[in-house]
Amino acid sequence: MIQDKEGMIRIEQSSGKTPGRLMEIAGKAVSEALGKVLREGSSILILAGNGNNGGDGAVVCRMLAGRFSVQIAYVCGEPKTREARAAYRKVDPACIVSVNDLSEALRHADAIIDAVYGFSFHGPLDPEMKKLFRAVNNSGKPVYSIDLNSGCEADTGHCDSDAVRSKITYALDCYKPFHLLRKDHQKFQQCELLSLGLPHEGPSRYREMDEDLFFANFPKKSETAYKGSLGKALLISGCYGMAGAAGLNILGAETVGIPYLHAAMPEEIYAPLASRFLTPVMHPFGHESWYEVLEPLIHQATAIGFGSGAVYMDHKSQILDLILQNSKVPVVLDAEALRLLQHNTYILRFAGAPVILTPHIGEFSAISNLPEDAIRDNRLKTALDFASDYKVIVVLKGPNTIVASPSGEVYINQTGNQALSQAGSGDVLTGMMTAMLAMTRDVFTAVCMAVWLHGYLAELGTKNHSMQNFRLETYPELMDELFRKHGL
Ligand SMILES: NC(=O)C1=CN([C@@H]2O[C@H](COP(=O)(O)OP(=O)(O)OC[C@H]3O[C@@H](n4cnc5c(N)ncnc54)[C@H](O)[C@@H]3O)[C@@H](O)[C@H]2O)[C@@H](O)CC1
Repeated sequence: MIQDKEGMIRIEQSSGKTPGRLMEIAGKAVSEALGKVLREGSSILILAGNGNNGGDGAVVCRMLAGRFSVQIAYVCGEPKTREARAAYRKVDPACIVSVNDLSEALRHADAIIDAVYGFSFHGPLDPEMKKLFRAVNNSGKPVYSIDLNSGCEADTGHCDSDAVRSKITYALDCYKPFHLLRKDHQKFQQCELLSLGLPHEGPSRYREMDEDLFFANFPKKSETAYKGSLGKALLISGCYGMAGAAGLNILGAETVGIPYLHAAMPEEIYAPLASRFLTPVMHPFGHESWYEVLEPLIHQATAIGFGSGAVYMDHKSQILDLILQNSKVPVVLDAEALRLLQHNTYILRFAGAPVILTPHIGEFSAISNLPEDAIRDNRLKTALDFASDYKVIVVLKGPNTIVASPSGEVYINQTGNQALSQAGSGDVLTGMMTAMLAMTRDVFTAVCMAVWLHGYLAELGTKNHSMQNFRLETYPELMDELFRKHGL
């Protein structure tokens, strides 16, 4: 389960266990995990803060003493919470090292345990702490962080530039958003979830997706199925010079096995697409005919994707208006459609159907009017704010793609690799997403499924193909293997 600070406090309160008891459970779980990775008899320095994360550190100190040579330094002064004070009182005074002797202790230690800040940390680090964490990061010693790397925020994933870097971070009971944004901040090499055995019945606004969940939600064809029974996806994309984008849209939709696909494109790229793809119904449109061709299609589709490779598409602005003002079904806006939204985001307010935007960070900067650095520092919050302001689903693409809904639901994707950082990979995603939306009732679920699958197939593909030269054209055959594995 994924929870933020508020959710963790709710779980803690409904567990029926006192905070002191929970601290004992957490300290024991961390001690057992550390016992498996630390060399017997080695020197360990625990850096403890003045909150409950420091309290966990004190419990670990007590439990590891005897097997290891353990020292603990209270780097933020006396413990402040009742439980942390109680844990402190049980520490052998001989283990406590004064902050004046910290440099020496750091030099002498074989390993460092980071228990300075946990999920309550927010905002910037003060200069003293920055200096200490820089020394820790430059020490070359293995660092093990309890719950979170100190200097990083649990809920936003924002990390101070000097936040502690660890070899292993032990997430307590639940992953926090910070742990899932690992590719963004790269603060830990490895993250291990330690169960504290707490009840997880309550709600979480953080969605999860894996192979089992994907197939549990994937719509199956019944014996009485006909071509339109799983919906009808409509892709409007491409232009002269960018026929490939429309082709990759189609490839993405075909990957998930959409039984009824309609593809509309400028007539000058119709011939190459029609000779490459046999199953979609093609709707070429020209300078004069665009409205007559597209208007009825928009009313017949169960999901629409627009914008991939549409740079030189005639009437692209009018087409965007036509879709937003007429569609009653989910609309995915990609690439050129996002560019059309620059300084024009108000048109999103006219949409009468769910709208999904799929920007990468540059596109998101352009439509949100925020500098790229500000977005990079706080991807989760900026995506959520935009989603809530404009009542759209934001798919902020990146190493850990974020899906944010207007009501505050979040999915942080874990699949994918650098094989996907190539032109055309977003076009495939748009095709997949439009098809998933056409076939699946729940809009947010369909979007998360497409994002997950897009990355997962790249992971499967790069087991047998190179990372450098991974071909998007292999997607349908990779998916075919997955379908067969799940009996579809
Ligand atoms: N709720 C739970 O389920 C459990 C929580 N436990 C531990 O408790 C931790 C949370 O403890 P706390 O809420 O006491 O707080 P923390 O230990 O996360 O933080 C310590 C103190 O630092 C302060 N602080 C925040 N930002 C700061 C900044 N920029 N500069 C300086 N100080 C700052 C906080 O206000 C807090 O008083 C968890 O991460 C976990 O390690 C465990 O003991 C047991 C189970």
